[in-house]
Amino acid sequence: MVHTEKSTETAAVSNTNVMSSDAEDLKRTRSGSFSTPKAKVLRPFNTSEVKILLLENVNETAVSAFTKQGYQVETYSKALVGDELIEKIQDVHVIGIRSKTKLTKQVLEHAKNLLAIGCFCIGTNQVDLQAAAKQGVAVFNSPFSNSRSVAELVIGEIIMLARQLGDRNIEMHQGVWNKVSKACYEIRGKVLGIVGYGHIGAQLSVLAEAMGMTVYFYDVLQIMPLGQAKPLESLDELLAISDFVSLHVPETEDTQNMIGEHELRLMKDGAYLLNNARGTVVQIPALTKALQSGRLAGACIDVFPKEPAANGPHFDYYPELLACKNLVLTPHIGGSTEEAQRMIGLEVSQSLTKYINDGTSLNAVNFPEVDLRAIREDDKNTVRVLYIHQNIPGVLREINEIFSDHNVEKQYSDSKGDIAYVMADIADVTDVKSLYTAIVQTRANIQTRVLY
Ligand SMILES: O=C(O)C(=O)COP(=O)(O)O
Repeated sequence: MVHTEKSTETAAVSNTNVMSSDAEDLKRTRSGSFSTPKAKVLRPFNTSEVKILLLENVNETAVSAFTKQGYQVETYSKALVGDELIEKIQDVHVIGIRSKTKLTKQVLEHAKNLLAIGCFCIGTNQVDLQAAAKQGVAVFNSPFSNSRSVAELVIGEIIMLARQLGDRNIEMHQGVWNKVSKACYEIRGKVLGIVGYGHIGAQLSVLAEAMGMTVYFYDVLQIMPLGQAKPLESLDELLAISDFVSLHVPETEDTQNMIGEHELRLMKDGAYLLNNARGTVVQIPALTKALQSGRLAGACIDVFPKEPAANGPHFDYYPELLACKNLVLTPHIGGSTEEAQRMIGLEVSQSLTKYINDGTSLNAVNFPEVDLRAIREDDKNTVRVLYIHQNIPGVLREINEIFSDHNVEKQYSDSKGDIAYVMADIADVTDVKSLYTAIVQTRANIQTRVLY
């Protein structure tokens, strides 16, 4: 995608001067000028040509950030699947999703114009990250903006389980007064075992200690414990000593089916399990059995191996589980707060905008990470080449041969697996089209953009 006509847009980045007037005077006297050069706003295309498709109720903050850029934005409140998804993804430049929409290799093959994917959540398991990278599509997410919301929910759930609040609530709604204290406990002094000590696990650890719980955790990485939390060497050890086990791991090959019959048997009699991570981590039939037999005293489950794509009265996948006692079920709402969604909307829309407008891929999860300082507005004929290519020997020689008639102002190259990315600011380019054509003809080219 490249347009040869020059953009007539003026700089949107204002020359904000934060100096005090004394400092300004000083600078004026010394240099005879007090204006710093503006950053040039790069446009490979009319911004109104950029099509953004946002699914699953992505927050309004993202919609308005994109609209402010002048992009076309289309929104859906549900996840799209099958032919509908394929039809919609065909001509968009960016797709924004949350945890439900599955962007498989097959779906991505239809996305001929796609530059980037925004996961407006933490998890990126719903996207075939490698297939996206191979197509030159960068994937961004929000690594921690909803972690506090999830951690708070877990604290609430621990108390719900300890006091059987789910059951009492159902009974009251049915008109049943059932005042009992048997097998209802305080959480003070109880052991919380956290599986996965990332952003969420670590937040939870701090909150749980403030409630008087003793915290242990298990993680495959060596992570510094917060507060008094203690790391354990193995999952088995953690399961054996915890009154509450809370899962906070991503979905990977290693975590799929991680909690099954064997693991549940290792848990203490009367312990509780909480899963606010990914549905595939817990084997539902094994959990159902453990609850039915009374081995576990209760569970909170927010995520399921199979979840509906849209809201509505159709959650009927696990009838046996639904009949269990002291089982609190929620529809994947761990990160669903106004605060988290607002923050995620801002964060991911900003990453995507920087990638579209400047080529910056910092914090992409599947992609080489590159960035360069802005081109100055007065560097009139300087263009920015964004060259996503196969990571094979000899490519940099080839590309620099193409650049050799010009001055390369600055250049940054990075690779990740099979994919590499060159960002180069090239001076004195009067024929953008020829430069672009020469680059896309290189044998390693995956996707090239020239911004000017
Ligand atoms: O952040 C995540 O990965 C979550 O699981 C939250 O997903 P959601 O944005 O609510 O679909």
